[in-house]
Formats: sequence, structure tokens, C-alpha cells
Amino acid sequence: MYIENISLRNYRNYTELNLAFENKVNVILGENAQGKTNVMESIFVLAMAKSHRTSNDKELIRWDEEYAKIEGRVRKRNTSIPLELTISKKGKKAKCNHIEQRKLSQYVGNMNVVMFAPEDLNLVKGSPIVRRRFIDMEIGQVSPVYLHDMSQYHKILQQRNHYLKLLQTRKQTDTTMLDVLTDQFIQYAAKIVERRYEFLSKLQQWAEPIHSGISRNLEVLKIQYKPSLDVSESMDLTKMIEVYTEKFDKIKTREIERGVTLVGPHRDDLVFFVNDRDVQTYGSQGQQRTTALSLKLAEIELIHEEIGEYPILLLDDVLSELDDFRQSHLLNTIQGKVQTFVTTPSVDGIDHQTLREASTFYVSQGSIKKVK
Ligand SMILES: Nc1ncnc2c1ncn2[C@@H]1O[C@H](COP(=O)(O)OP(=O)(O)OP(=O)(O)O)[C@@H](O)[C@H]1O
Repeated sequence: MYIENISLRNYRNYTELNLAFENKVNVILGENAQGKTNVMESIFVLAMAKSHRTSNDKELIRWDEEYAKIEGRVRKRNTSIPLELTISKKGKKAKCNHIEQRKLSQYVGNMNVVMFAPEDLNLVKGSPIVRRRFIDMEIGQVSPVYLHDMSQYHKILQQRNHYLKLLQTRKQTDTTMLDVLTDQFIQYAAKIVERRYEFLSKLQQWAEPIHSGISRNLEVLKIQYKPSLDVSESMDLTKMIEVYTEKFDKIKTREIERGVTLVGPHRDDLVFFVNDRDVQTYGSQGQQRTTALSLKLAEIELIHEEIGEYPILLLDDVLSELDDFRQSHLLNTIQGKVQTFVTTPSVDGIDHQTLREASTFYVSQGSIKKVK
């Protein structure tokens, strides 16, 4: 798939912007703080209905304006689908084919994107939140059901934490409501964990050969899910629910003392192993970067496998962070098959045919010109 055009209104530092793109590599050049990342972000937001760098949607609206609007057309096989997202202080409205979508979980997935930004180099080293966001975003793109389950899960988690606080401070003494919330919580938790296991096993199949290629056959990458309680990939949903129920019974008093939910997918993590050693603890910076790159490239293949089309790749300021070998590997992989956007202050020193054939745009103070 590829994005044919994008129009922005009052989006970050753009008052009005209309750009058409080709189905190839599009390089966005410009000095610092001119609006390169903002364009990338707008494509990401049009696809995912949320930003990769902030959870506060209001930041996306141009200062002193009431709303921001992103429109674009995504081409899939022989159809061109118009998408529209309006962000105002009251919330978000999403349209697909000019029809307003009642739920954002139904809207997300019309256009698929994979973003690789400097913060993704932190995927291995960073906090568990970064890794959870990574899996949730990726599964969410191909599974509206997962997005729906996640949103229900977070609602129940909030209610449960609130109730645990009431019990902790003795503003409430009856635990019946806690038990009801726990039952609901477990149903969603087990479904989420089951889907994560399934996703990771597919991701592993793609990431392992890719990592091996980038490391010149020297390294074997393994991905492991690290749950916050004793569940495992081999368990079916019923067994997982049983394990969760037993655990919550056991920790009930401790949870009330602490006033917070102690186990669940919101506390789970991922561990990456290179040649059987934990990369977070023992990996060099290079190995950590190769792992992050392998995961992103694996994601592209996985989305292709799931939906039959390659997603759009957004490379925000990361090319210059990779050494020549990794850069070439990345550019060779996408060449001719993945519409890609690259932001960079300069392409000097990146000598690759993919970039020589690319369309080039120049950004300066919130306005963009196509230069090639
Ligand atoms: N809501 C907003 N309204 C108006 N301007 C904004 C808003 N949010 C950010 N900006 C402006 O956008 C600019 C930053 O743009 P962007 O993050 O795209 O930079 P960039 O070109 O990618 O630079 P760098 O290479 O440093 O990352 C800054 O000048 C910032 O002040």
C-alpha cells in the first residue's frame, strides 16, 4: 500500500499543507526544528489515530487554533481510500470513505505504518513501557479486536485500582465489587496475553533470519515474553484464566495493602536474547541496534503476511544513526517494495541507489517544496 497524498490543516507548525507522494522512497530534508518529524508524525497519526511521541492529542493542534485536520488517500491494490482525522479539544473524529467511524478501533488498520524513530533504538535498553507499546501498536494495527480488548482492559484496570485505593484507605470495606472487577479483568488479561504470545511467535520467525543477515550470520536472536505471573505460551485461554484467578486470590490482601493491581499484561515485558545472552544486560550498543532494526524489519514482513500488502515505512532521523552496513541492509530490504519516508538533515555520506532514485522534499519553517 502507499499514501498518495496528504493535506494538513493547523497541524503542529503547518497552517496548510498539501503534498502528493509517489510509491517509492520520499526523502524529507531540512534543518532542525523546521517540521520534518511533524510531517512523519501526521502520516502516523492518520494511520493510528494517535501520535508516536505524545499521548496528549492537544499538542498536535497548532498553537491558538481550535482543531487540527489530517486528510489523505491510501492506495491498496486497485482502490484509493480517503481517510480523514480531525482533532479538537473535545476529542477525535475519524472518517473512512467519507463515513464517520463510530469507534477508533474500527478506523485504525485502514492504513498500516511502521515507524522507526530514534526512540526505537531504545526498544531493548529502555523501560518495559517502550516494549509494551511496541507490541500493542503492532498487534493493534492488524487486529481491531485486540485494540478493543486493550481499551476495555485499561478501563477495568483503572476502576480496579480506584477500588483497591478505597479498600486500602478503608473508605470501603466490602470486597464484593473488587471480585466482580477481578473476574472481568482476568477475561481481558488472558485474551491479551494469548494474542501477544501468538504475535511474538510469528515475529520471532521473521526477526531471527533478518537478525542473522544483519549480523553476518554471527548472531541468533530470540524473543521471549516475560509475564508478570506464571502463564506460558502452551496454555490455552481456560488454563490462563485459571492461573490468573488463583494468583489474584493469593495476592488479594497484598493488593489491598498496596492499593494497586500487581499483575497483568500492563506489567508484562519482553526479553531479547542474542546467542542466548540477554541483550539488555550483556549486549553491546551495536547488538542492541541490530536487534531494534531486525524487529522493525520483521514487523514489515509480518504485516505483509497478515494483510497481503506491505505497510508504509517511516524512518525518522534514524538512517544517520546506523552504520554503513546496517544502512545498506535496511535500504536493500525496502528497495522497490515498501513506500518509505525518510527524514534527515542531509543525505551526504549515504550512497545508495534507493536514495538516488528517491523523491526529495525540502522543509523550511512549516512549508515544504518538492525539489526532486
Ligand atoms: N502545536 C504546535 N503548534 C505550532 N508549532 C509547533 C507545535 N508543536 C511543535 N511545533 C513546532 O514544530 C517545530 C518542530 O518540528 P519538528 O519536530 O518536525 O522538527 P524537525 O524538523 O523534525 O527537527 P529535528 O531535526 O530537530 O528533529 C518546532 O519549531 C516547534 O516549535
